[in-house]
Amino acid sequence: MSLPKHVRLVEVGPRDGLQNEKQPISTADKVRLVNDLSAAGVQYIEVGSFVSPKWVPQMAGSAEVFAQIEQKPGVTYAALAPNLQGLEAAIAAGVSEVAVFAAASQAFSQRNINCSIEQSLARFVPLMEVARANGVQVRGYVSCVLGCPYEGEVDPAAVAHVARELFNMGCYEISLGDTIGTGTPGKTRQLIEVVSRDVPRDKLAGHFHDTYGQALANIYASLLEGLCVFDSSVAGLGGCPYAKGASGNVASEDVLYMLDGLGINTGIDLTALVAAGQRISDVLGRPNASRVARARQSAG
Ligand SMILES: CC(C)(COP(=O)([O-])OP(=O)([O-])OC[C@H]1O[C@@H](n2cnc3c(N)ncnc32)[C@H](O)[C@@H]1OP(=O)([O-])[O-])[C@@H](O)C(=O)NCCC(=O)NCCSC(=O)C[C@@](C)(O)CC(=O)[O-]
Repeated sequence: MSLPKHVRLVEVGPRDGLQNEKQPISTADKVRLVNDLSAAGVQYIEVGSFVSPKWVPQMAGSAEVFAQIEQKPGVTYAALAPNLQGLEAAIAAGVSEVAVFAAASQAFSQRNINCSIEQSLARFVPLMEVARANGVQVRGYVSCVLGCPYEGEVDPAAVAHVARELFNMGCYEISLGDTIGTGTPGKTRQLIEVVSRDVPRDKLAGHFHDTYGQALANIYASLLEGLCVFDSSVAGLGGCPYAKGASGNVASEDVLYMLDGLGINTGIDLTALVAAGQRISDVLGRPNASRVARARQSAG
């Protein structure tokens, strides 16, 4: 299969990247990050989550962040919503796109959202109805598609089942999450081959964490399988609060560098993206996890 000419990058840094941070991050710093990303040309930004503040305290101020960001035309500003309560809070905050999240492993589903896979899918049905009635688009995530921190190997057929259910209930796109980053390119291709029997490839996105250093290779494998939407996190921020040891998402700068090198257009400016990632890394007081950002900085 030939490579696409255009790829859409879904920037999850402000949500997936920051949700696990123990230190308080000010609303002003979160807002600045989102505005820096849109200024760099990012067209889709996951800004926050309307989840229980007891479960993920760092996302508690998401409504304030939405109220203060500069919303540029043509940019999608999205949030996670695990249930109807979350969707209603998102709508009240003026959010026009949300993402629901399920898992391909029962143990992860219980730890992450306190219910079984089937209960989570049933929970999304009324959410989808209210979203539709309010003109809110819904994206769907499936976690643990290439391994679970509690159950180990995950059957691609189990991933396909959850992806199909989410797609059939109205999610316009299904993001396949390698939550703990254990996937390898061969397994990634096999997974896409199986899942695409139920959900068209142009409705699938790849969401890779870089725990085992496989994320870019997995993205390239996914490109070869016809995917053209990828989630990534500026400065490689992140890690899931319910997946011990999971490192950050693949760094947006590293994905962009690879795509630029392949002649694939994203509309994002690498220099501005590197600056956005460095600023939030400075706020957090930790080294930038993007290798491209580090290489560019050491090259002066
Ligand atoms: C799903 C629940 C809420 C169930 O949590 P629960 O405790 O079973 O919920 P409940 O319905 O029994 O309600 C208990 C309390 O939570 C409140 N509550 C209930 N819902 C909400 C809401 N939406 N917003 C705010 N508050 C809420 C509710 O009001 C009540 O408050 P109380 O009466 O005790 O004061 C909880 O487990 C939760 O919030 N989990 C979120 C976990 C999370 O955000 N994980 C990270 C995101 S997923 C991820 O990172 C993976 C991904 C997407 O990136 C892809 C990948 O890499 O795999």
